Amino acid sequence: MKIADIPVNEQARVADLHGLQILDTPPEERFDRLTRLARRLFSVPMAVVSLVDTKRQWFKAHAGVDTCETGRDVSFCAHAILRDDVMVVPNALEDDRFKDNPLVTGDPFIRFYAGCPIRSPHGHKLGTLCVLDTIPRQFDADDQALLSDLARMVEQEMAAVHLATMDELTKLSNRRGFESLSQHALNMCKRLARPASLLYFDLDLFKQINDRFGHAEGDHALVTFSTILAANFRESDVIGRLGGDEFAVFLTNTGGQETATVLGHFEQAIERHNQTGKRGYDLLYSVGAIEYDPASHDTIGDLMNSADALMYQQKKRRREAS
Ligand SMILES: Nc1nc2c(ncn2[C@@H]2O[C@H](COP(=O)(O)OP(=O)(O)OP(=O)(O)O)[C@@H](O)[C@H]2O)c(=O)[nH]1
Repeated sequence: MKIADIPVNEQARVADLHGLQILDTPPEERFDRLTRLARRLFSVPMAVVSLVDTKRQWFKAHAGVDTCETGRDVSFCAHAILRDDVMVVPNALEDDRFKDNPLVTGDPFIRFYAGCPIRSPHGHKLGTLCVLDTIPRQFDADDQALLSDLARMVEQEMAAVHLATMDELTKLSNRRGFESLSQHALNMCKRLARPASLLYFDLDLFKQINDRFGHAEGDHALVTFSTILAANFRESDVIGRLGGDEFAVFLTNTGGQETATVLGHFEQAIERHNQTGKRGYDLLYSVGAIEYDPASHDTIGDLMNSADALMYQQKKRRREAS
């Protein structure tokens, strides 16, 4: 058996896949429909929308296949994502890469495989739409074109998932995306008994930027703030625009002391921007920082409420002081 090579852009590819927040989500009719359609069109017993994760392939939709994931080492799709066109294996028993693969020698006894790469909106190959059979088959150019068309439909559905969780202006997660991603991250910290913290930001006097310089300049300020956030927190932190001029960051494996340090660096970065930006106004914000406490925070919503309340206290103090 040959284990597939790792794509050259693996890190960016996996980051993109994780950013979609589609892994381990419940089955959805719009994807199931496409695997059912593929199965019927090609008269095969199995069709799968498979996403190739770091160490596993996870099935967003699987018709005729019981399991919803396998190891990446045995994955046919891990090979298919290395190419741009459809990968066809007419008979796995005659293919050195697969003849002793446990999915060939054992359940589900794959003989035939055809998989078309599925690309993210950013162009990374996330996985495939593939059809499988327990008997050898041929798959001609027309079949391959048809499978590619179906794969494009899967990509369209993926793009819809992406849009539903992403803020169009800043390209950060929107509230929905942030809540779902950071809830996953919080569960992980709970399980591993690691600290976590949440920061809740709200820009101060943002309305004035819109009023004095126009809405486009307001948009520019929001994008600049997002960029400075993204540059100053770790790639593993979850950053979101909750709406309007509100942002949040969920820091995994980070306690109160470390959060204060990171926040200090962020403050300096904003100050540097204000000194050099020369746009006629300063970016100002209030922030509430809260450390995860298992005794008082059950969900990410609890943490957000606590941090929001702290943010508001700071905003009030600033208003009163000015
Ligand atoms: N340019 C722009 N403005 C937005 C966007 N979304 C919301 N806003 C505006 O952001 C403003 C947010 O209101 P507030 O939070 O009350 O404004 P603020 O001046 O920061 O008030 P304080 O937080 O009390 O300092 C409103 O005027 C919204 O119209 C956007 O995507 N782009």
